[in-house]
Amino acid sequence: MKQYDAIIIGAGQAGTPLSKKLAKAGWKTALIEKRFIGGTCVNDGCTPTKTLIASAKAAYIAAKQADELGIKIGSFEIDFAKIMKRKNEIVMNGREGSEKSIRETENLDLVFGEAIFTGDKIIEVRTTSGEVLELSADYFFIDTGTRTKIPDIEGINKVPYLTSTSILDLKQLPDHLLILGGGYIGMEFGQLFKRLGSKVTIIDSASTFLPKEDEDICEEITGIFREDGIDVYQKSKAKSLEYTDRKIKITFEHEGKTQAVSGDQLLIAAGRIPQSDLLKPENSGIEIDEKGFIKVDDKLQTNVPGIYALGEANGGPAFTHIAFNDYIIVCYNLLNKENRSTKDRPIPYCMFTDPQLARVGMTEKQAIEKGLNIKVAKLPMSSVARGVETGETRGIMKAVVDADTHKILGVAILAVEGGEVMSVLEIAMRAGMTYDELRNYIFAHPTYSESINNLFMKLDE
Ligand SMILES: Cc1cc2nc3c(=O)[nH]c(=O)nc-3n(C[C@H](O)[C@H](O)[C@H](O)COP(=O)(O)OP(=O)(O)OC[C@H]3O[C@@H](n4cnc5c(N)ncnc54)[C@H](O)[C@@H]3O)c2cc1C
Ligand SMILES: NC(=O)c1ccc[n+]([C@@H]2O[C@H](COP(=O)([O-])OP(=O)(O)OC[C@H]3O[C@@H](n4cnc5c(N)ncnc54)[C@H](O)[C@@H]3O)[C@@H](O)[C@H]2O)c1
Repeated sequence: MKQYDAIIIGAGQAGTPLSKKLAKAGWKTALIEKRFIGGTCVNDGCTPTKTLIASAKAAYIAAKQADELGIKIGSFEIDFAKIMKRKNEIVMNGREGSEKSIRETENLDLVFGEAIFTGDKIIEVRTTSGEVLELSADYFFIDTGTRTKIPDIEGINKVPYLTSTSILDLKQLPDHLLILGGGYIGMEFGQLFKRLGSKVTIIDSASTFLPKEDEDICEEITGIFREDGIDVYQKSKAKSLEYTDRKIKITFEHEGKTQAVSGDQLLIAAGRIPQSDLLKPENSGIEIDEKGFIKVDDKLQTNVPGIYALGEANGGPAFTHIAFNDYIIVCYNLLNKENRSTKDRPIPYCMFTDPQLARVGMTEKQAIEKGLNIKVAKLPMSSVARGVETGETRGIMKAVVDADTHKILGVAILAVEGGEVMSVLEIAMRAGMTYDELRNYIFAHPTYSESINNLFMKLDE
């Protein structure tokens, strides 16, 4: 059995930087990865989807926006093979660059294979070259992420469905893409395939898209999807799936009636589940919760001293920047003896539809549930100078403020560069700025961020 100071399982957004930092600090470290360096974000998540979304935006400009701006584009073609090739090259650059820097790090062994806990702080790794290794370490860091949840629907095993991973390998555009699940994955893929020319139908069991968000924001974004010609069925429970003549038929209950819709491709986007069933952490005494996520404290340590779980494996918010922040917490606590924790950290996020939906802090409904004395500012994008000038008038900016302290409690920015505006407000919130200060703050004109002035002026009306 080979002994290490630290073993990291999963080369995702937390595991990769942590492995390099520990090794550089002199720890004898092993990084175990069963698939690709970079994990979901680089290979099957953020990088490929945001790359495809950029191509879809170019198609949207050619089909619609250019004309509105007085530019006639007679006809244009979607070169799907070229779009996918560009995406593949960007993914490969990210993956290979990361792998190169791991291989160049002293004290760091990279092992490609699947790790399974077999005893107390012991793993077995079945390597991709067919070896079986037994490894042990004083410290373990689990960064094994999640995979697509396949819902239990009659007939699901008889239809050739796609996941957010396999859809990235399509060779041709679907004629009609059915999407089961209208969360982040369903909405981002739905809009991008619609813009590239597919007919798109999204079926979701919840009463609205993104039910955790405020109702006005959900209504606004549902309206934008419908305006773009995407068929949206909410409150729709899928009952069965069938596959005949290369068509997938999904039968569902909608408003008390049984309905059916058929398409040539089906994307399952109904959430993600942890991988602990494969990792078997219980063999090392590590506790998991009822959904299979690894239980951790606010320093990300499991019930077993010296074993930590980072990123999506611990059931925290499923975002790359959170996995990366998990790495920062663990790394700085272990190497610099700091006292960082997950308590009170901001959880910003941005869904990359067009317009983007960017959020940080409390929603209006959360603030009301907490019994806070609040004021709400709303500014439609049609009143934002930059939006009007660029033709990007869809969406709304919204802020929830404390009526007593005037501090900002949360924001929802549904706007073309919503993520950037939200990040400005996130820093202002962290700095404890009041809305009065932001209403009168000097921003360059005419930027989207400048409209933060106008957003908070709404509270004076
Ligand atoms: C389609 C899609 C789009 C997304 N877009 C965004 C976005 O725009 N912004 C954002 O913030 N987030 C986005 N996310 C979420 C983001 O990708 C994840 O939150 C992030 O990658 C989680 O990182 P992680 O380190 O927890 O796990 P991962 O990145 O999933 O890494 C886990 C790694 O562990 C490996 N592994 C698992 N089990 C074992 C084992 N037993 N042995 C060895 N290796 C193992 C896996 O192969 C994988 O490489 C998206 C996700 C998807 C699916
Ligand atoms: N831009 C981003 O940051 C980004 C992008 C993509 C994914 N992600 C991350 O990945 C995670 C997973 O995304 P996701 O979209 O798979 O999950 P999700 O949990 O966000 O959405 C799943 C959706 O599927 C619906 N659903 C569940 N079961 C269903 C069923 N049987 N029939 C019909 N609808 C059903 C739910 O009501 C929900 O709306 C997200 O939580 C997010 O954190 C982030």
